[in-house]
Amino acid sequence: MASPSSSTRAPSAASPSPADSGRPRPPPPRPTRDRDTDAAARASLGADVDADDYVPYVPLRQKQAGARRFGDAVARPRRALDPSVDLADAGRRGHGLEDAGPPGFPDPDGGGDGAVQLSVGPHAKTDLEKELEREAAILAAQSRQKQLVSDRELALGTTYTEPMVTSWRPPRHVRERPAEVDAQIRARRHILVEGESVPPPCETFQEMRVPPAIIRYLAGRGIHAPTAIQIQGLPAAFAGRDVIGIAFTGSGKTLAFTLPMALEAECRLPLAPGEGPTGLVICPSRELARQTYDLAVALSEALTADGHPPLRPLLAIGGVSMGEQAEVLRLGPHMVVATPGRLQALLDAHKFTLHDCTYLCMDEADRMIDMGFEEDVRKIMSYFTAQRQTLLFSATMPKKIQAFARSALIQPVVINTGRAGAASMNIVQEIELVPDENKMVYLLNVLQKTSPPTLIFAENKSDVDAIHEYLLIKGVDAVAIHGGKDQSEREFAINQYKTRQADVLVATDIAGKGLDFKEIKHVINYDMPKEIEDYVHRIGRTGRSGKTGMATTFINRGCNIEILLDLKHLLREAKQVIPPVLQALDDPTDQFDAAAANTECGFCGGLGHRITQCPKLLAKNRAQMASQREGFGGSGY
Ligand SMILES: Nc1ncnc2c1ncn2[C@@H]1O[C@H](COP(=O)(O)OP(=O)(O)OP(=O)(O)O)[C@@H](O)[C@H]1O
Repeated sequence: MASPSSSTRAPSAASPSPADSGRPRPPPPRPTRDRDTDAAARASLGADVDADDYVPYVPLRQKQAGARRFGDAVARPRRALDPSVDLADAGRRGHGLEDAGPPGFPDPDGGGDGAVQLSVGPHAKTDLEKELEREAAILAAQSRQKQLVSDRELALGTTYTEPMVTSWRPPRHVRERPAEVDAQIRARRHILVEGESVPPPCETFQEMRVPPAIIRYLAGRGIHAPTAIQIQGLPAAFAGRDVIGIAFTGSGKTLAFTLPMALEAECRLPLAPGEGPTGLVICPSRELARQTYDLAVALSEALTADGHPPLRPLLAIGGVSMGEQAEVLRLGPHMVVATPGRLQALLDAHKFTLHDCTYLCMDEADRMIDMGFEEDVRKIMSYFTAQRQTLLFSATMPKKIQAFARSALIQPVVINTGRAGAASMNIVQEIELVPDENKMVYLLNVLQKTSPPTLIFAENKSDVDAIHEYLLIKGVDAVAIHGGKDQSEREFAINQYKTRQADVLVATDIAGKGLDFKEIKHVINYDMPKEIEDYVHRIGRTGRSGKTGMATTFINRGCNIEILLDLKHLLREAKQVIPPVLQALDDPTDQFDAAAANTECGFCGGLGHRITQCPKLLAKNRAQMASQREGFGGSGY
């Protein structure tokens, strides 16, 4: 959630003239194709292929090793789309994967040569049940590998069987109403729940017994009624239940996990020096942590203004001197909001302990695991010495992550208020086929689609810098953030953008993840991210809190085919126009019935491929095999 930010100002690196400020200048004449030509090109995939119809020979071994690219896919015959092809025959032969070569996966039964071949027999791939069974086995094998339990608890054999107990109860009229009424509320608000004895949904903050000071603070921010994830997530959290919360970007998840932490801390006042925190939120990026911290501070201040003793939140992120928060550390923080690396460093240095911590939330838990923080998180778990309530929130939550996390959860309530992995329906998503060399200039055109603020994402820091520089030259008020900039530069840029002194923010994924900027009208993906979850999180910066937004994404022949298939399925699910260039893609899931084809990949959550074609799983297995080989080599045998 956004909150008042600091008023730090610094001179702009390259200030355009005041007359220019605010809006992009009219673009120069488009150097490439006009819109009609573009549309025609997109409509005719062949045209794109004809432009470069030399298809180099790729040995099968190499095909197996490499992820498929968009260019490869369109160059391959599309049997499933070709009416002249006998589909039954195509089905008997498999679903077209022979061309790309079967990816190898570890044999879930542990037998064979360590690889499952997709082309295993004349009937194997036309049998959906067998396919699903095999997928389940692969998923189970992956989920078994490591779990989210601390080594300490594993060593001691500590297991918890009952959820935490709290004194929170909903009002009598909510407690005593028939279960069908709860079911009706959930159905009306599109809330899906799984779990035992799920606490009832509460449609008002009053029903949740939120203190009046907080209700007044929220009203002052235009928040009068809870969103769907809050309707079910807050009662579950107040009741002490472990939660997996999956909800669209911009749907109010931050409040759903920060408010229970603040109220828990408020209940457990006062702390003696050396005690605390009672609550901990771990976030995958500094910016996300700062936003959650800002909300924790605001909620604490709202309580203090109403006569409650002050709460002490602590922000533990890299790039911020802990000296500033020495007083909070000395007195003992009630709540800590942290990124994994800094948190572990502080715990290792005994700056505080987690002995009193009974509330743990991981924001964007799946992304955190994906970004390689898995080991950090596991180590952090070992600092807990007693049972805690664990909550995992994200807009995307692949089943593999859920399986990994469930070991740390006790009778969790799974709340899903929007299909996992799907993008917000409030965003108009447009896909543009733009060759790399034209992207920069075309960007100026696309900027005109909406009024600012606009957010541009690029995968690489160097692209972020190049786009930033180009926009400044063209007179656009732009700022940029990426991991290579120091903390004060990042904070300055964000502040300029938040206070509308800059119209455009250019960012890499990590820097831009989870940012809650009010009123972003347009997100432009200068490149298609490597993972569909990143696409969901990126475009989710717009269309927030019920507002509508626009997202434009540049794709071209360099894109990975699986990500484009995921994108196609995601667009279909969000009821968006699917451009011809994506329509024409050869889709291995076409052979399954629609319901099965829409099942997300159990490993990564992608919607356009199944686990047997998952590029991430393939890459992971490849890396594992490589490290095993290295291990053999290193041992001297
Ligand atoms: N009940 C509510 N009613 C109206 N606005 C709300 C409500 N709860 C939160 N908001 C506002 O909605 C915006 C988005 O909230 P938030 O950042 O928590 O979303 P999110 O689900 O965490 O998104 P992301 O997945 O992108 O991190 C914030 O500006 C917040 O103030």
